[in-house]
Amino acid sequence: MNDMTPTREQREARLEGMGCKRKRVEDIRFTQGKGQYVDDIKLPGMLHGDFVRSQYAHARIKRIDATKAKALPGVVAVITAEDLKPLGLHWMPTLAGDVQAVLADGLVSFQNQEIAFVVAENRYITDDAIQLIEVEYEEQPVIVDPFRSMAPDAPVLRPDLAGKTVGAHGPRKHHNHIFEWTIGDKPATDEAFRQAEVTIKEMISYHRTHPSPLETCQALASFDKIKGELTVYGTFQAPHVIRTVASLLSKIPEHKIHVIAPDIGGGFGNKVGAYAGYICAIVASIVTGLPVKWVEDRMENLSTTSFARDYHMTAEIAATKEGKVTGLRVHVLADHGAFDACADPSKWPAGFMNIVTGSYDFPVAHLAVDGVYTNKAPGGVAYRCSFRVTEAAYCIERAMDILAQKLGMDPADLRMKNFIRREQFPYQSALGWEYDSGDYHLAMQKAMDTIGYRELRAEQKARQEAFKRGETREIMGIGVTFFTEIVGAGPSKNCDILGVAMFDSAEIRIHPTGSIIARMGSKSQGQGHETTWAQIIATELGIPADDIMIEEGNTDTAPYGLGTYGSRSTPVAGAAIAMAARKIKNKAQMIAAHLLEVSEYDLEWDIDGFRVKGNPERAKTMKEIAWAAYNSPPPGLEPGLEAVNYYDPPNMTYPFGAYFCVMDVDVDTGVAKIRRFYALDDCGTRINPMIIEGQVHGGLTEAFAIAMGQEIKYDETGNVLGASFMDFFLPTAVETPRWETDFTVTPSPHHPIGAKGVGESPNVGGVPCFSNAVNDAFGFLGSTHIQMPHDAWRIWEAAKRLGLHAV
Ligand code: PCD
Ligand SMILES: [Cu+]
Repeated sequence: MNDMTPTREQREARLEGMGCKRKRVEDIRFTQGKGQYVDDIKLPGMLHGDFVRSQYAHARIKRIDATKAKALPGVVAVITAEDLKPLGLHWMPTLAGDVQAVLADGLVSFQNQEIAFVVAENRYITDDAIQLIEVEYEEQPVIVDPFRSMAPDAPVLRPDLAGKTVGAHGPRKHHNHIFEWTIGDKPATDEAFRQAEVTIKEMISYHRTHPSPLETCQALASFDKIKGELTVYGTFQAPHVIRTVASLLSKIPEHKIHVIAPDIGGGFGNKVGAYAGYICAIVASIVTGLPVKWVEDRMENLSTTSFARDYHMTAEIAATKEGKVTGLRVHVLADHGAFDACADPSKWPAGFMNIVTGSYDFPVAHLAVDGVYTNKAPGGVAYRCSFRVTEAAYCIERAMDILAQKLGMDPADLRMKNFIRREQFPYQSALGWEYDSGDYHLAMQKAMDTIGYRELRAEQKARQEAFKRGETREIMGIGVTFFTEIVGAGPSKNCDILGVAMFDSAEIRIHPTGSIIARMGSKSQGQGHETTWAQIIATELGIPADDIMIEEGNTDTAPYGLGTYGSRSTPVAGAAIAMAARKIKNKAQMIAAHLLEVSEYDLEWDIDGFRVKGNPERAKTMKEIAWAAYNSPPPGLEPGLEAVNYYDPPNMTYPFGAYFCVMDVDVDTGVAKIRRFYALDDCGTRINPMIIEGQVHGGLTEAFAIAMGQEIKYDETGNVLGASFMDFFLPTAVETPRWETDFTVTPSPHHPIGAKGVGESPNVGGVPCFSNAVNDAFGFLGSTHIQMPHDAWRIWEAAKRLGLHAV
């Protein structure tokens, strides 16, 4: 070896593979304003479409008069439900097995519902035309409170379903009832409660909120009459699913539809569903023969395209005096708004809410969920939690704190006492999941030691005494949370969307010079897949990440995949990438054996190529092998070096984490100051620690927003009150606390590289942690549960209720 030969460490570092804090390659274009988003795409002759929307939350439409609008120069078309009827497109199926009006069909059921689609030469004319359309309404009684929805005398919210006693998920109990979903052993759980020494019961509400990505939902449809082909650019988290849905609805053959999701300015679950705007843009392009663009504004986004949460959970825990949990009973009242347009795998009407047993070893449990209609926007998307997992985590983490309070036990100690132990994995939960792996005690202990938990409790005690003596008006809260996430939907045995199993895919092609293009069925919305997917391939194939181009989002070139949400990309597409790479590696080994004139079995892998066992001087790098694959393939072997993998995961992955929040609450102003926030995450094998840290920062910021003020509120008559950033809390750098991050590593035993998802975890664990901190602050004053969101006004009101304000 001469001095120029790189060391093994140098060869390894050059790859920038898994575990490397590789800089995000996509940021080169994003930070220079060079990303290409839907609204950047301009096609010749392009028209603009936008909606006439309902001012009422519930009303019959007696008349729509578009005469004046149509007469306005520049207006090309006005489309109403009547125009969609002959095409059979005035209603569309939802992902949850319900139907949803694309344009109001004689009735509006939530404020800002789409009534007519106006198409004009530009946005300004579209807007003017919208003002000229006259709609005559007849107001109907409104229901916004899910607890009143199933009253015997409640108005019928969905006349189109009149007489339907069975819905997509079984029998309906009432005209505003959607489904009841139950799971678990009810008799055994009831028995546990009869035997229990201690029980708690609390109604824990997780309010309605919205993912509100920076870029709103948008689509640009272009129908080519000559070829009979449709091209749709759009903000799609799942482009292939959109293509399949578009084909089924429009009857255009799937191969003649090209769906392209270009750069996306944040998705957070908002861009999973199919919206009226997509369909209307497509129909308008077919009708006019010109490209039609639809771009939502902020108010439309917040008030119509989806919402998240709105789960009202009554939780009960049974336990022994010593604090061992013996049973869990949860009933959820789920407010779905006007249509059930939840984005969950088909068989899961309440998502994975049955992860509600959390990180604890509950011998028995029972969960029942009732979905109801109200006069609010439809949706029910994830918003950074895979399918109702934040709701479940919030429910159990709040309930465990309430139990600790009742028992007079420390909430961290209560958790430690009930954790699933390391040796119990794979662990079968009482509500049907098989948790793949975990070491909860280790993570919790590390977190407690790092934050100095006991000292903080001692400080809190002293501060409480000082408060009681009247020396301070500030109270201190310590939020403790230990969450278990469930991500990687999912195994074909229990996960599908519209009948398509939730596998994912990767296609890797090595070029003769040893550089690579790889395409996946996933679609980044900012997560950094172009960076991290290349890192997986770099480690697997020994080609530097910089020589690998990742492409996603074009249904013509990418293999079929179910898209990116529910932190499924790493568990599913990430596995497909490793498996495709391994197929290539097998072939590469045969080529290397041929080149080195030895048997395949005499070769071993070494960082960036194969070497002869016991004779490491004789070796071929992957680059040399790539050239040989095209130049001199072994006789009988196909030339070329590429592979495709479709990965059907055997199980979900179960990331987890221990979060702690320290806050000081001023009881006179209701202002809560976050002193510290510490987040320990375990997502198994870490692909890019810097991206993980960024994901955790982003997720915690969203959790902070949700817990501390973000809300889509309605007044009694169904006016949406949170439809602009004046009212909807979106934290900036000013409000956002400083985040401390940490980790442990428990690889997933069934994933080819042992990785679990991480993008959603900080939201799943963050929301309960903030809320537990607020509740913990007030606990010593006799309060058990204060509902979210914890904005200053509500905290002030809570203090007032507790008699802390002088009258
Ligand atoms: N172990 C590990 C894991 C992970 N990772 C990384 O991290 C990330 C993430 O991942 P995940 O977890 O797998 O996930 P995804 O699938 O990819 O994604 C999704 C998510 O993601 C998150 N994040 C984010 N970011 C951004 N920037 N943007 C956005 O939008 C967003 N969104 C959000 C959400 S909401 Mo849903 O939809 O609600 O369901 S779901 C979600 C990527 O890059 C990866 O690669 C690493 O590195 N490692
Ligand atoms: Cu989610």
